[in-house]
Amino acid sequence: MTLTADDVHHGYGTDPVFEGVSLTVAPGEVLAIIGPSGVGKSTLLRLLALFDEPDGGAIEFGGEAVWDVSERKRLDYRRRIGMVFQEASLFDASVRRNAEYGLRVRKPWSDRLRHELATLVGRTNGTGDAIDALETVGLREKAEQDAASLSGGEAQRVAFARALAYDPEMLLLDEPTSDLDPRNTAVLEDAVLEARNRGIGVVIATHDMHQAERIADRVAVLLENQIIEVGETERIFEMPRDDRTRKFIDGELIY
Ligand SMILES: Nc1ncnc2c1ncn2[C@@H]1O[C@H](COP(=O)(O)OP(=O)(O)OP(=O)(O)O)[C@@H](O)[C@H]1O
Repeated sequence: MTLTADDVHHGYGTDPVFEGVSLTVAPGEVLAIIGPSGVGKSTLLRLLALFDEPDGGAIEFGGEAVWDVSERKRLDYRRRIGMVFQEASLFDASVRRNAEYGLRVRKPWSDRLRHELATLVGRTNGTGDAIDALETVGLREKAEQDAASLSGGEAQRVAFARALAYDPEMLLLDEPTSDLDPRNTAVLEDAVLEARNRGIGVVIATHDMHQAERIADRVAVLLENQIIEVGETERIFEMPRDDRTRKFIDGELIY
C-alpha cells in the first residue's frame, strides 16, 4: 500500500514546523528524510504514524483516508505500520518477549488468541514470527536472554525486530542508527533492505548522508518548514535542483 501525505501542516503554539508537506512512499521502497537537526524529521514521522495529529492536510494509505482534518479517520492503520524510535525502550523481560510485543498488542483479538493458544500447546505460531524477526537482525541466539543485558546496539536491533515481527506494511524509522557503531548500523541497514525486498515501504529519518546514499531509493530534503526537494537518491546527491540542497549536502548550510 502506498502511504501519501498531502499538504500536511503542523506547528507547536504559533511556531510552524511544516507548511504544506506532501510525500508518497510506495511498497518496497526506502524513502530517506534528510535535513538539519530540529527541522522536524521526527515530527513528520510522528504525524505519519498518527502519534500526533496534523493541524491540516490529509494522510492516505492505499488510497484510503486514514486521517483528514475534517473527518479525523484512523481506521486500523496503526496496526499496519511499525515505528522504530531513536531509543530502543525495551521492557524488563526476555529479548523474545520484547520482540513479540507488537504481535501481542497490535494484532486483532482473534490473532492474539490464536497466538496465545499456539504458544500454550507448544507450537511456534506468533513466536515464530518474532524469532524470524530476531534472526533478521542477527539476535536469534539471544532470544531467551534478559533484554537488560543487551548492548545499546543490540537493544536497537531488538526494537527493529519488534516492529518487523507483526508483518507491517510500512516501517517508519526515526534515526534508528544514530547512536550505533558501524557494525550494528550495518546489521540494521541490511535488515531495512531485506524488509524493503519483501515489499515493505520504509521511511527513514537520518542525519547520515552516507546512510541515505547506501539504502534509500529516494530522498526527501526537509528545510525551512518544507520538503524543498525529493527525488532518486543518486540524482539528489549528484545533481540537486535546489541550491539549498547542494549546500546542505556539502555542509555549507549552517542552522
Ligand atoms: N512536543 C513539542 N512541543 C513543542 N515543540 C516541539 C515538540 N516536539 C518538537 N518540537 C519542536 O519542533 C521542531 C522540530 O523538532 P523535531 O524533533 O521534529 O526535529 P528533528 O529534525 O527530528 O531534530 P533532530 O534531528 O535533532 O532529532 C523543533 O524546533 C522542536 O523543538
